[in-house]
Amino acid sequence: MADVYKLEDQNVDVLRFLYVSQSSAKGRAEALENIQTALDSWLDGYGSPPNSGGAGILNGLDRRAFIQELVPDLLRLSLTCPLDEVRNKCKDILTEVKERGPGVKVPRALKCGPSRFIPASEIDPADTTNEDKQMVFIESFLQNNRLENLHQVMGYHPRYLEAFVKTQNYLLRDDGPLPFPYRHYIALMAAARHQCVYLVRLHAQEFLLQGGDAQWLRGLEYAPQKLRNLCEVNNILAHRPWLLNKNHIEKLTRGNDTWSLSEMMQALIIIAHFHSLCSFIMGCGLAPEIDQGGCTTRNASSSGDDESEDYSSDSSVGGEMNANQVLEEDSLESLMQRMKELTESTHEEEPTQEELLKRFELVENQSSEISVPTKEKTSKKEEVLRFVTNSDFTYNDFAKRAPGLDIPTFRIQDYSWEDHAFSLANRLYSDIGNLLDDRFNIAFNLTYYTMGDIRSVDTSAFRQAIWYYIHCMYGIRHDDYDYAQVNQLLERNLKTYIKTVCCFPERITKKDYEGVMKGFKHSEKVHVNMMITEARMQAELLYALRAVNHYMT
Ligand SMILES: CC(C)C[C@H](N)C(=O)O
Repeated sequence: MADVYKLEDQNVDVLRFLYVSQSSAKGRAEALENIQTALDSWLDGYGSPPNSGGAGILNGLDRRAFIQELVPDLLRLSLTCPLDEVRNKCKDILTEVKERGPGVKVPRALKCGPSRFIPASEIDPADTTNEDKQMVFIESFLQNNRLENLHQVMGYHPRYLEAFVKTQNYLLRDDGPLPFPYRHYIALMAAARHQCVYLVRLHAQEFLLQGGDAQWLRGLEYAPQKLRNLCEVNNILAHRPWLLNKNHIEKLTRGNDTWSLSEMMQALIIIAHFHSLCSFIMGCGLAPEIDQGGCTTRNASSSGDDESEDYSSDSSVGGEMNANQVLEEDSLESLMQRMKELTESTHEEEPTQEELLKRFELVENQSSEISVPTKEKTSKKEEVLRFVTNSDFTYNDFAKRAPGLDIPTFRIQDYSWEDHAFSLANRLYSDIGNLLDDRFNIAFNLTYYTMGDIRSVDTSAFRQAIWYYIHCMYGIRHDDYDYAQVNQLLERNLKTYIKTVCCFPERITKKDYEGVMKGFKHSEKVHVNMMITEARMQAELLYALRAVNHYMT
């Protein structure tokens, strides 16, 4: 199996890219002809691959057939021929394309690697020697015919990656109430809320592969009313989930173009999944996939500096720290010290319920005073805006919600994931509750007992503080938690970072990523981003499912 995996060689990606993305019809036809000739003569040497229908395996310009049949065929073939041979063949094909198709530009991958924030050398490659990771990578590759940058970076935490991939496959590819193109369209509507070009492009592509109507990709007004009806819920959940109530749910399930309860449940979960995934993607500075902006047709020699390539879309290259941010970043040692003090002070008298409430409110109010970087680093793109309604609607601090609306704090003892939301989700869309439960548990509990270079540390207080702080920003209170810990463990700069990744991921810059959590390893920063992603997802789902529950009872 290990060898199969190495097919994630950039040459194979480039071939796929050539196949799917030659924009001019002529260039595309020429590229295809060349790839076909080269591939055919190559395959001749090995006999016809299974299920390929004979020699002309690239007959027909069906890209889906290419991705779904050819690439697995290549995978299968690679079992029987040595890796180097496969690589060389790929290179030959590219050279041949270059030589025989004058005017056809042959793209190559940019060298920056899967993330713009993390040096490629710090990220495990596709053919990692870590066995657990390797298994999940293979799984992901077989599902997607590529190892997405997203999965490669998540690979820092293989257990989490595994749970994540399972849920995402279930949501998008398994049996379920929603038609497949719908699922991807909803995914891109959700991702567009944060201008996440990475996801919008990925799911626009998937949407077409699933037989979706290309017209819909021109913008929301070309999509069916039923999908457009989701906009309001999508907007609210993305930015101010506390505003969601049973009337919104009722609107979706009554009248024309209605959603069945189970369809709606799948839609709501896809929405929350993709909102929060934007946080991960932008928080980790993921680079676009090779066929979606992550390549160049310039000569390697002429530029010399791949990294500076214009990513054309994603936000967040460069950018200044916000003036209100507290600049001094505290050290790992002082964080360790504060964690220690916390454990030592447990013999203090138990604070009263009133005192606990006060502490929660203090954190909530302080959070609303934290200003995040104020504007996006690039202007919003038409490519994304066409899937957005009401683009000025963004996160607004819970503490500053309109008093007239009378929205109380969400008390977790009244409605929690474990006791309430979990079973409702399972009931309306079987198994999803279990899958999400796994994800939340891993995200909440995962630890390696390390902090930077320090070993054997109990990091639970720090990790809890992150999780509960995020819920606090969404007005969710865990009444048995002492929010004083949030202030003891999360210094202001880190709070700003968390708030930005969580609520305004489109504004995160490389500088922000580098300027925070000094002394932490990249895997730990990714760990924090992963917790932000999951805590946010849970917060959204709590509001969504509570509203569904109110509607049903
Ligand atoms: C987020 C990190 C500080 C987590 C830490 N490395 C742990 O293993 O728990």
